[in-house]
Amino acid sequence: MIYFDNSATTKISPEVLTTYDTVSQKIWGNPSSLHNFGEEAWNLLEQARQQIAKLMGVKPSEIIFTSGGSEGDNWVIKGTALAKHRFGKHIITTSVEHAAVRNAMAQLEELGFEVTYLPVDKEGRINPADVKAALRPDTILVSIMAVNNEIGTIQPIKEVGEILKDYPNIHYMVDAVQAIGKGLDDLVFSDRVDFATFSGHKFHAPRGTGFVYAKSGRKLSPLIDGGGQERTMRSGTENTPGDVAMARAIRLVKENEAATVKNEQAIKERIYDHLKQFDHVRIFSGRNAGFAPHVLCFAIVGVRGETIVHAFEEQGIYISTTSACSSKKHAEAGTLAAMKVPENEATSAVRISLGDQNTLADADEFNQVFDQLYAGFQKIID
Ligand SMILES: Cc1ncc(COP(=O)(O)O)c(C=O)c1O
Repeated sequence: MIYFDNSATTKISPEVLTTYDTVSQKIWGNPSSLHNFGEEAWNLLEQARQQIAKLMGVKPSEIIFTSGGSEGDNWVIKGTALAKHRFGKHIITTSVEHAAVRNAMAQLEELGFEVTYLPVDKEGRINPADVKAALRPDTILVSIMAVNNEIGTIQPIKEVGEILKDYPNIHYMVDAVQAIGKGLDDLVFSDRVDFATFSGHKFHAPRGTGFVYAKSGRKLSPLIDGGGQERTMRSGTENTPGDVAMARAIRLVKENEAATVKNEQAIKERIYDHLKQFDHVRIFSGRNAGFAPHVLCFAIVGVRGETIVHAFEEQGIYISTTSACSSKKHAEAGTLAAMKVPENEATSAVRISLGDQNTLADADEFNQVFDQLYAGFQKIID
């Protein structure tokens, strides 16, 4: 089996599972309880927070644990709206965000907020000048993803940050869910970024874990009120085993980051160079440094994306249509539509997303299977 769907989710790593298991069995007290058993859990949770903060180069108090990327995105967007609506109701985002951002914005629009959706170019990238042009006295938030989950485009996070330095009151959020472990921390934690969102299951941590980087001094309203956990920012009994296991997963990711990026880039290039030889193939991801190393989106024009996914599945290779979230709903590919890719190409699009367990041998096997399938598809296309 070759698993090329790592942007959808990753397998929990054995070491991380051991940590989860050990903490669940041995240190299962409630971190808020006053007794020793609770204190032990509290200390472990704070140690996990410190480890993550150290690896990310930020302060422990700036790490807030959540249940994943969707929660983080919703919290920062709606938490900003709640905290700052008296100052303005205008938000700027891109036309290629994940549904967690897109749908949170849509909800705010129903409540009277105005959202500017920035256009993208042929590579799915916004122009920072468009951010500047869209800024208004009532703008409270600019939200831009670091790495696009459908085609892997890296957005100009730093350039937008430079523009926002002249607008210190505006919150700047980066959805960094697809950026972790891809050599992009310099971008995600560049100095003007106020908030960044992360999801544990994208980097071999347990499902239902994640965190938000929230810069000191920036105000967000909580969305989940209750017992005041996470310094009142996110109530609910803490997921101690999950969060401690996630800290371990980040340590592992960081230890191997440079090698992983190199390996994923090499696999991507091997497949890219193979695919580009075929007449009916259209590749949407770039091979250059403007794209993350792990995502490769392409179409066999004339064959539906679902058909391609199932044909590879029959050969033991797992890929996806452009995003796991939209694939079941048959939604048209948001990013490709924003790039003005013709509909017949967009409906043929599929995504390969690599992880640290993939090898060049996987790429060779994929290319071989591709040749067989393409020969079969040619009958449908011609
Ligand atoms: C860019 C991006 N943001 C947010 C999410 C949502 O993350 P989660 O699955 O942890 O809710 C995803 C998931 O694919 C994503 O790719």
